[in-house]
Amino acid sequence: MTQYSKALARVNILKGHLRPSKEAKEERKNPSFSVEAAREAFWETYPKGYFEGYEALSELRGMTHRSFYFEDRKEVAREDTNKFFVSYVNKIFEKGFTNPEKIAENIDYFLACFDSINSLDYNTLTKLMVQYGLYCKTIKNLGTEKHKEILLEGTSLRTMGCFGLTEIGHGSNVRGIETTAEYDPETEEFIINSPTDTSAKFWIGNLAKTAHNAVIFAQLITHGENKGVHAFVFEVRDRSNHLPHPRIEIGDCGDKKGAHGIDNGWIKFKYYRVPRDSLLDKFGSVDKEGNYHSSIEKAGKRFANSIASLSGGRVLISRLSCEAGLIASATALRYGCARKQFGTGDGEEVALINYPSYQYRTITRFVDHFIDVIACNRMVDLWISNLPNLLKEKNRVTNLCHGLCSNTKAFVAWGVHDSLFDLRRACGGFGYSKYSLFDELIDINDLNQTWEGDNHVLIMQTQQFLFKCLRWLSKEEELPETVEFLTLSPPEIEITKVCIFDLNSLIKIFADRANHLVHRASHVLMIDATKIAQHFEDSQAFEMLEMCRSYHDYYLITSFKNWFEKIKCDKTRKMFEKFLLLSIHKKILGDSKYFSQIFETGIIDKIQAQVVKTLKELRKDIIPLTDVIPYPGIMMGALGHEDLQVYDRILQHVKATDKVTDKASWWKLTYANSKQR
Ligand SMILES: Cc1cc2nc3c(=O)[nH]c(=O)nc-3n(C[C@H](O)[C@H](O)[C@H](O)COP(=O)(O)OP(=O)(O)OC[C@H]3O[C@@H](n4cnc5c(N)ncnc54)[C@H](O)[C@@H]3O)c2cc1C
Repeated sequence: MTQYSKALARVNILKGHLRPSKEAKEERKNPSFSVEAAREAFWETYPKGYFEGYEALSELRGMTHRSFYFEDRKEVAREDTNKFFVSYVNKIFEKGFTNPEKIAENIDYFLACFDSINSLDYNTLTKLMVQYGLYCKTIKNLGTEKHKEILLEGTSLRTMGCFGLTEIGHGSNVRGIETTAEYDPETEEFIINSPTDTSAKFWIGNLAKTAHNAVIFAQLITHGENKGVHAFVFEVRDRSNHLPHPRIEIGDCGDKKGAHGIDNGWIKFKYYRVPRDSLLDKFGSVDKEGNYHSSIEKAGKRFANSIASLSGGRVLISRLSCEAGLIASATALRYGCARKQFGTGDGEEVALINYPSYQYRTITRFVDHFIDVIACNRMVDLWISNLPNLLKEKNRVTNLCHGLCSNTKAFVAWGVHDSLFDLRRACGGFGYSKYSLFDELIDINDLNQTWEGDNHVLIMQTQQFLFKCLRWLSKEEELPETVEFLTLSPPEIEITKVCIFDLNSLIKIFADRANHLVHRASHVLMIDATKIAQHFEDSQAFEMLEMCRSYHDYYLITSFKNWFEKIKCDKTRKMFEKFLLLSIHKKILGDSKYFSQIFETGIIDKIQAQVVKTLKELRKDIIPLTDVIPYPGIMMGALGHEDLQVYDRILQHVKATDKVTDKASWWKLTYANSKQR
């Protein structure tokens, strides 16, 4: 049996519907809101063409190969894991689940397709992300007419590519990379060279075993002058034997914590010559004689344009993180309704979800991740609508997208990271079982902290954006959306009267907080003009983090309010109003250092008591609320299926594992000591 047919056989087990448990039926009786209306409103936050793609790929979503993990992941060699995922990528296209050109051309379809592939597995998704989101996207954004053919080869998957920016010695500081591309007018070639060990490209996804071609970033040198970092595209392996070309060394990055299906590799060049046309020359070109031309004068600006297209990766990662948070929290809620511990003395044990501490750990996280998804989808809309103008001069929406998606990626990935560990624990020992899927969610979200930009480094971009907004404001220029709070007069910290149920006044308080913290952080920089650089760095230990978090909180809250206010069904709208109040109350409790300065005595205690009350109310609707999210049971692992048949599903998985009841081949070892005695 091949891995693939094994996987399909397993799917049938996973898909086999158990009847809903008694608890599942009971929990779904008489919800106080309309699941249908909520679902519809949820879907409306997705891009227009998304639903079509999602539907078209429904078969793919039902075909999880996660069984591959369940049975074999620990046992297979990394080489075989890589092989499996390459063949999996091929199968998706061979079987016509999707078509490469459509993925490349239609962004809504691209998102739907990638979400569906992610529901299969994130290794497969990452392989395709590298191909389309990094390799092809860079050629498309930075290349010109002469690169059309090589782009088409990539989008049709005839050529597998990779994206080489990071080096052993340089990750976050991408402008500091050492690889050089020196132009030789004699032969009209660039000579790509790795002058030091630290200049070897490292971590490059799809490179170690798969890629034929690479986009390589290097310092462009012509007539002895360094023109800054530029991107080049060329073949790195000989297609006749799949060996690296002479003067190129390629290797594997070695064992990793996870993500074994992605063949991360390193590459080193020894004066490797590529044609002049390898330069992706939209923003800077070199003529035959070696003269450099660019319409953008400043090297910094040129570079910013070159990597502007990378913000798409942050948008996608933010979405993947929120989705992981929502799946994990819904799983813990469903598990909490099925799992009973202790009792009230009458012989009946109590479902975990009825304990207030369990409610706080799980319901508040579900609410937060639900809000994350809605806010992320707003960001996706902004990003998509700005794509045609991405590189236009003085386009402030590009600045906004860059600042916003850097911030969102960082805070969502951090928040989900904390959530996943606690939600795993909320499912006790079963949360530790592979079949709960927590392991997989934790693994990918761990990577989300680092790739496409380390979170701490990303929020420095947001800091720059917010300060830029202050400069625009000081010149009385228009600000882009989401930072309107900066136009409020900067408030001094003073006692503020607040009704803890009044959404509008609570939102005003969050706007004031963001405004105050941005001004405070910028003020730190103004203390002494001669020490600006040092102040800038000093502010990053505390002020930056607090300021960026307050912007993120404000963005989440206002995005969610704008969303639910449009829901026509009263009961459903009220339900989501409750979500927002709970989330705001939790945020206040989480930053009591700031809020206790502005609230009258007793307010924080009042909020705490109200949170317990709101949780009790939401508890009544909790299973219908998990039904709003559009992920099929199959994506939710053994603990999160909608039928709440947790024990049966766990046992099904365990029993379906190969050799589960076989006697161990090494059983005699267990008797070694008994013989000696
Ligand atoms: C699995 C995987 C796949 C990857 N795939 C690719 C790929 O396909 N192509 C590619 O080009 N790259 C890839 N990368 C590289 C990835 O983009 C980098 O790891 C990432 O940008 C961070 O760089 P770094 O690892 O060098 O960390 P560093 O930049 O060394 O950062 C280390 C720590 O220092 C902190 N730090 C850095 N600068 C500052 C500062 N100024 N102030 C305060 N703190 C700071 C960071 O916050 C971080 O916590 C991949 C990485 C991984 C792990």
